[in-house]
Amino acid sequence: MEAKENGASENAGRVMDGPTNPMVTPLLTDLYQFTMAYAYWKAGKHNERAVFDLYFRKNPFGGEFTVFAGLEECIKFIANFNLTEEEISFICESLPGSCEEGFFNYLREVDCSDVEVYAISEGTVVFPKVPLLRVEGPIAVVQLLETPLLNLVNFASLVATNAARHRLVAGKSKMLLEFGLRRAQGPDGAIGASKYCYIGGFDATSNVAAGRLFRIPLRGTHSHAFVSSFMSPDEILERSMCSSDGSSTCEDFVSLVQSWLNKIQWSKSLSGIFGETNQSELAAFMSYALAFPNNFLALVDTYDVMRSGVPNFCAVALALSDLGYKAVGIRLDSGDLAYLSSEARKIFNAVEKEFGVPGFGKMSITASNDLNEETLDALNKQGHEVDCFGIGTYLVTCYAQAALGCVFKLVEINNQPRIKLSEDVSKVSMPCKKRCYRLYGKEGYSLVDILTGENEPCPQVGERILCRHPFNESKRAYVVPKRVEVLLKCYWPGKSDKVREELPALKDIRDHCIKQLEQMRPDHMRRLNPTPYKVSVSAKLYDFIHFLWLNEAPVGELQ
Ligand SMILES: Nc1ncnc2c1ncn2[C@@H]1O[C@H](COP(=O)(O)OP(=O)(O)OP(=O)(O)O)[C@@H](O)[C@H]1O
Ligand SMILES: O=P(O)(O)OC[C@H]1O[C@H](OP(=O)(O)OP(=O)(O)O)[C@H](O)[C@@H]1O
Ligand SMILES: O=C(O)c1cccnc1
Ligand SMILES: [Mg+2]
Repeated sequence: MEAKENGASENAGRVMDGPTNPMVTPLLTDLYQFTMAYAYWKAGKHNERAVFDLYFRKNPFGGEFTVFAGLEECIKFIANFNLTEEEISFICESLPGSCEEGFFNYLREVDCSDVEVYAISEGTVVFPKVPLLRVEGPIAVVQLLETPLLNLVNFASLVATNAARHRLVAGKSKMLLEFGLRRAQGPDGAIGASKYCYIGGFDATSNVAAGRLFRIPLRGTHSHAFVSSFMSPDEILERSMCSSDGSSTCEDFVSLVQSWLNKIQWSKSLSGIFGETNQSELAAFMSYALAFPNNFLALVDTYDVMRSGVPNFCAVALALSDLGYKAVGIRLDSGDLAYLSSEARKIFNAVEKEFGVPGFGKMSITASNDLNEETLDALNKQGHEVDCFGIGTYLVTCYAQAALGCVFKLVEINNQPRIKLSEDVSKVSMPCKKRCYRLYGKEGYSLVDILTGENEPCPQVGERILCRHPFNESKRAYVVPKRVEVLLKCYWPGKSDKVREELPALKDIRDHCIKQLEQMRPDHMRRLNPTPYKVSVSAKLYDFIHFLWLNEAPVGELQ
């Protein structure tokens, strides 16, 4: 059944949902796309078949890899691309009065039924110059798609890469929570960040809307306001708590907690760590435990982590344990997170030993507070006992780099290759409709990406392939691949008879991304001076690029 649904004809009549954000419409583009569309139409060129590549030139965050994200939203946009009457009248108002009515009639008919989109799977690790999307179709239509496609890919890939980088530093075993909603660049920045941080390897988000939209797991603790809103345990009126198996009821949970606090205070192994703890904090913890006996997690840094927060937490957790519940743990949101997490762990271990509560030492410790790659790295170097990191501002705003800088360049029109020259060699575009492959070596790692002309044969396993640096004549290498992966797949077949790739579920994109990151050679992924990954062209494409370059570049005259 599923295989059948992959067929292009079966897909043809099916309606695909639109993009997540209803603001993503054909008008979410730059004015010049419409003025160019008009000029193409006026010149009778609008239906000429054009091929554009969407790619970036440099990996972000000083790294040597990028996670490609945003494809699902691009395809949903393309699938639903057409202009409403109201949108057409707005374009009419916005273009010069001299524009002919025929153009607006043309816009009424415009959709993406004759557009083909080839793309790398979402969540794949990608590199500069390799087309992430290749969009083919009538030039006027594809031109209108440029800005929205760039908009949908740029931030998505940037923030997914940022998340992946945080995951790499934190390590596989840590829980990573995205807490950025309040600090993100507006609602779309926040929703996008939640979606793409999940793809990049975060485990959950605090963003409830993203949880509903994408089924991302939701997690959360409580804030300082909750702790400081309580004045004293006397405020707690409803004090009874049923045991976890329902067999008995503790009529006064508050007294039970107080008695545990006394025991901790006078225990030999913990003696002297604290005197009087803050009673309003204790009241807050008890209230939270009464509300969520199975999910008790306390923010312990409102007053004093070691003299108040941690002992108060232990007293409540021990009382819960008496009733058969297992507390979750603590959150630290200020101070030296390496030191405080290690000290808290010592107390948990001491409590486990002293009171014979199995598992108490393994209580979860969450840390938050302006965390980023650097602070995670510093914590690792110092040694810490944090199990879970809650990360907001630096993650979702991509504080370390504001944009990825993807571009959309014309590479062919009417089967004629086009090139964009630049003084800066890294900005010269790669002409032609291309095919892209990833070649894997005997160790299982990917060695190189190679771009070939559309009509060249696919590289074969075991074949010796010359891979050339696109612009540096002396840089080349032979590769005998153990595995060859086709990178560009058909995600929107247009009028071709190609089979359309299904859009995978978000969880599958995330799994794909995590697997990709694990399979990369470690020296490409390290934080300090990572090795650049090689992106090459075939010998034929190399010769053709350089022929075209010489052909298009005027020869200077020296006076
Ligand atoms: N052991 C550590 N090594 C390196 N950086 C750390 C460590 N512990 C915490 N940090 C980081 O140091 C910064 C401390 O922030 P800041 O100076 O604002 O103090 P604070 O702990 O928030 O204090 P307060 O809440 O009392 O203002 C945060 O960015 C935090 O992530
Ligand atoms: O630090 P971030 O990585 O951005 O993560 C989110 C922050 O949001 C919350 O703080 P809140 O807004 O309550 O204010 P605060 O900065 O005073 O803790 C939380 O306690 C984190 O500190
Ligand atoms: O649940 C939390 O602890 C949380 C959520 C958002 C921001 N800061 C903390
Ligand atoms: Mg903070």
